Amino acid sequence: MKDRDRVAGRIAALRDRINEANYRYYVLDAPTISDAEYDRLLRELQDLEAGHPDLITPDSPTQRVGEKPLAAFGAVRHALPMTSMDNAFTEDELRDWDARVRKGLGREADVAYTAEPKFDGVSVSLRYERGLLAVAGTRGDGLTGEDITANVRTIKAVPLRLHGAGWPEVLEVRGEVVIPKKDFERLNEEQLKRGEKIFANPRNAAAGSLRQLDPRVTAGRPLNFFPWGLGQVSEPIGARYSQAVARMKDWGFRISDYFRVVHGTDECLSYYREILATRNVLPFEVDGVVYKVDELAARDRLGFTARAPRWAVAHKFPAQEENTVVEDILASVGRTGVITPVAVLRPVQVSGVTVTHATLHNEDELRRKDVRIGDTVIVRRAGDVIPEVVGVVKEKRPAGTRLWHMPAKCPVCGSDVLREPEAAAHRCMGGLYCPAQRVGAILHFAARSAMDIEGLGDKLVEQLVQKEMVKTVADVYRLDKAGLVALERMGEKSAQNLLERIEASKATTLARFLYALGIPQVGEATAQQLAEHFGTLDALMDASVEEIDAVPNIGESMAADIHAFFHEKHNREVVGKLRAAGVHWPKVERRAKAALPLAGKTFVLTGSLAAMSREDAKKRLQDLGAKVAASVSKKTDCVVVGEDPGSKADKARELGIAVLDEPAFLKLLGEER
Ligand SMILES: NC(=O)c1ccc[n+]([C@@H]2O[C@H](COP(=O)([O-])OP(=O)(O)OC[C@H]3O[C@@H](n4cnc5c(N)ncnc54)[C@H](O)[C@@H]3O)[C@@H](O)[C@H]2O)c1
Ligand SMILES: [Zn+2]
Repeated sequence: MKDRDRVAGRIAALRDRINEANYRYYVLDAPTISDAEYDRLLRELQDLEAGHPDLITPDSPTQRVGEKPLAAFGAVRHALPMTSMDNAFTEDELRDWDARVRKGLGREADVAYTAEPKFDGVSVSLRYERGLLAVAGTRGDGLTGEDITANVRTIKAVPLRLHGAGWPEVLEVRGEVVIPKKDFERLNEEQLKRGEKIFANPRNAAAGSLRQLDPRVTAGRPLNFFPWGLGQVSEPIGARYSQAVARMKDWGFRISDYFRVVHGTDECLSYYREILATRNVLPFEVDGVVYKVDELAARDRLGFTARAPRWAVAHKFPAQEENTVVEDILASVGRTGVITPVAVLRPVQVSGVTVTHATLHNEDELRRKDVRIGDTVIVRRAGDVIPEVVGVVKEKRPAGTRLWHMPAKCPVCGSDVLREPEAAAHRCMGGLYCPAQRVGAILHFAARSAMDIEGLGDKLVEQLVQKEMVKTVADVYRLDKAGLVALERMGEKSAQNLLERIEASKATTLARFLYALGIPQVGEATAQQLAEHFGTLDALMDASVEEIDAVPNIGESMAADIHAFFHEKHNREVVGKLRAAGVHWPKVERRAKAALPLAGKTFVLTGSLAAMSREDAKKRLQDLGAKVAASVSKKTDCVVVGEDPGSKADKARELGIAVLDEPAFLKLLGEER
C-alpha cells in the first residue's frame, strides 16, 4: 500500500512537470527543459503507468497529444486525429516494436517499412479540396488545431494548387514545416540587428514564424515543407504509402531525398546509421528516423493506441542538447592570443560524452545570450564540434547570478587585452611573451619567410616549450648543445646543424624581423612597408598610432594593433633580448618604389603573356602579396593585358581600372623585387 502511494505521488509530480513543459513547448514556443530531459520524464511516467494501469487517467500526458490551440487563431477540426508517435531509443526497443508489428499482422517474414528522417519542425495538416489548398492547421491537441492558412500560403514548398491531375476530391497532406539550419542562423542575425527575439533552435523559429498574426512576417521567413503522411483522403491513392508518396511528388510536393523503403530491422538499422552519420551535414535539423508500415491495409489492421499509431515508430538519435548549470566562466587564451569566454559546467552527459566546458565564442555572443554565472543553460554538442552554450533558461535564473566581463589583462601572462576594432575578438597583446601563445609564436618566428630557422619544427618546439627551455622567442638564441642533445630524437649532428642555423638567422632584414614578431594583422607585405617607411626599429617602436596609420595601405585597426604590440612592456623586453642576443639587419632592404604597391591588390591577367608564362606571373604576384582573380569586377585593381586581351580590357577601362601592357607590368614587377 505504501509503495502504491509513493508511485501515485511520483506519477502526479511527473504529470505536473510534463504538462508544464508541454505548455511552454507547444504554446509559448519557449521550452525550459531539453528534449532529452522531457523524453526521460515521459518515459518514466509511461513505465510507472504500465506497472500500475489502474492509475492511468484520461488526462495523463501519456494519453493525449500536444496542447490546446491558441485562441488568437481560428480553430481547425481535424477530420482524422493528428497523433504523436512512439519512440525507440535503442536497438532492442526497435526490435520489440518490429516484433509487435509482425505479431499484430501474424507474419513471420520481414515487413516492408518506409524509412525517412524525423524532421525537427512543426506538424501541419494541409487540406486540399478539388486540388486547391483550402485549410492549413497546426496539430494543436490532436483533434483541434489553429487555422494558419494565411501563413502557410506564403510557404513556397506548399503548392496552392496541386500540379497535374488525378488527385482525389479531398486530400489531406500532413508534414513538417522546417527552417534550414543555415537560414536559421541568418534569421537570428537579422533578428538581433532589429533588436528582436532570438530563437533557441530552428524548430522554435519555425513555430514562431507560423504563429505570426501578420502573414507578411511569415512570408519573410525561410520556411520549407516536407510531407510525411496523409489525413483524410476521399479515395485511395495507392495500396502502399510509398505509392502515395510518388503521387504527392507528382502533385508538387517536395519529397526528401532520403525517403526509402526498407525490409525488416536490419535494413532499418543500416538506414538509421546512414542518416546518423550524415546528421550534421544535412541542411535540416533531424532528431531521428521514422519507420512506418508501408502497406496501408496493414496499418488499418494495427490501428492506434491512445496517443500514437502502432504502425510507426520514431528511432531517436542521441540528444545533442542538455540542460546544466554554469558554475563559472573562464577566459581561455588560444594559441594565437584570442581570448574566448568558456563556461565551466556542472558535468552533464551529451550524446554519450561527459561535457564539463562549453564555449561562449566571444564577449558579444555572451552578452547577446545574456549568460551569467549560476544560470541554467542549454548545452549543445554536435559531432566533433566543441560544445557550445545555446541559450539560457531564464525561468530558472536564481537570485545572485553574476555577470562576467572580459578581463583587462591576460589571465595567463598579465599583458594587456585589446579588442580587435572590426571583429568581436579580444586578444592578449603579449604575443612574444604569453605562455599560451608560445608554441605558435616560436613556430611563426622560425618560419622560412620569417627568421628562416630550418629544423625548428612542430615536435621540437612542443618539447622545448614543455621542458621550459624556451619561454619566449629570445630564448631560441640561448639554446646550447648539451640541452638539445638531451631531447628526444635529437642527435649530436642535428643539434649542431640547428645551432648553426640559429646563429645564421641573426643576420636578417628589418622586414623579416618585423614579420617574425607575429604582430597581429602584420603579414609579410605590411612588414616590408613598415620597414621601408620607418627605416629603423626604434622609429617604429616609438611611433604614435597616427604616424603608423599614415603608412600607405595600413588602416586604423592595423595601426592600433601595431602600436599596442610595441607598447606592451613584455614584448619590448623580448625585442630587447633579441637585439642583445645579436639579431641585426645588415641585409639591404628590397626597394619597393612601384607606382602601385602590390600587396593586397587584385590583378586580372588577360590574353597570352609572351615574355613570361601566366603561371609565373601569377606566382610572382602572389609572392608579392597580391591576389589574382579570374574575372574583372569592381574589386579589381589592375588588369594586365597580353596579346589578344579580349573584352576584359574593355570592361576594365569602362570601370576605370588601371590597364597595363606586358612591358609595363614587367617593369612593375622588376621594381618591386
Ligand atoms: N523540451 C520540452 O519541454 C518538450 C516539451 C514537449 C515536447 N518536446 C519534444 O517533443 C517530442 C514529443 O513531441 P510530439 O508528440 O510532438 O512528437 P514526436 O516528436 O514524438 O513525433 C511526432 C511528430 O514528429 C514529426 N515528424 C517529423 N518527421 C516525421 C516523419 N518523417 N514522419 C512522421 N512524423 C514526423 C511530426 O510533427 C509528428 O507530429 C518529445 O520527444 C520532445 O523531444 C519537448
Ligand atoms: Zn597572454
